[in-house]
Amino acid sequence: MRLVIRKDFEAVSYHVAKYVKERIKEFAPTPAKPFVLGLPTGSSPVGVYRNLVKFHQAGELSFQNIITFNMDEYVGLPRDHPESYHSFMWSNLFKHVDILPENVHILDGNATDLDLECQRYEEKIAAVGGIELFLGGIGPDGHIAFNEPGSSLNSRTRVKTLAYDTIVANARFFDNDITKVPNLALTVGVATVMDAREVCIIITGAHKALALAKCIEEGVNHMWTVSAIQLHPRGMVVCDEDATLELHVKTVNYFKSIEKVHEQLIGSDNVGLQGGVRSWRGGAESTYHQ
Ligand SMILES: N[C@@H]1[C@@H](O)[C@H](O)[C@@H](COP(=O)(O)O)O[C@@H]1O
Repeated sequence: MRLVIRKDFEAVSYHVAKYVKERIKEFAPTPAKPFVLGLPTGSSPVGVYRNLVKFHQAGELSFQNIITFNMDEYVGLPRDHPESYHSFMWSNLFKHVDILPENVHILDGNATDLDLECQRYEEKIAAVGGIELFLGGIGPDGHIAFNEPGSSLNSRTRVKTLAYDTIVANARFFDNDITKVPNLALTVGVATVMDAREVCIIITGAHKALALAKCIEEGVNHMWTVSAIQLHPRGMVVCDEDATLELHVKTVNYFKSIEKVHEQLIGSDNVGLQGGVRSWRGGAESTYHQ
């Protein structure tokens, strides 16, 4: 697993967006060989999406041959509700880029048969050959997607009851009224995320510092579901300085030193991407601890 530390939210967002752009360019997607991208909602990816839109507007990135799968969706919230993840994705990313609507996949939290909807979602992911890169955020309790503490690390897409902490955390999007937050959601499972060929998790802010420490310094644990990334052959966490507050100094120094060696071997592009793509795909792979 790799830990990339950047100064703040802006720097993290730019780094991740640039990484996504480079991965897509390197993949060179075509209609016959589309790039399959897993996407999160929440405040963590907003800056990444803003940068991806800028890249698109500058003619540096096309979404024409990209297929997306979102992580989760509330149950029972109308699709056009401003806080549905459907609305979030269209207003923050999809409506600003050239993605084909039929290539966008978001779970339907209003499906008459929710279990069937989840099963079909897994089938759709499999039908396009799996997810190439899954981006994610985490909750302060270390949950990924809506895989709340205690979720099976082998879980697949399913209906999930939200933890009280998550309802409280998300109340900020619902007039700070917890009674307005849906208490059920559809979510990809931990295993659905970990099946992706690469996983990149955004963790920013001091309120996520404990989760980051649990995720990377302790064992794989279903109480901090994002810790499953430790078992992934191509897992990357991109965090800001604030999120490192609970890490051991030696952990921070270790990952920073790895990156420094890397820069010397490959060269820097001033955004910290410095061969991030090349390092995964070949070349100095051994300097990236997988
Ligand atoms: N289901 C979403 C998660 O996918 C997201 O990672 C988390 C953190 O949100 P934020 O990025 O706003 O902190 O919120 C929700 O629980």
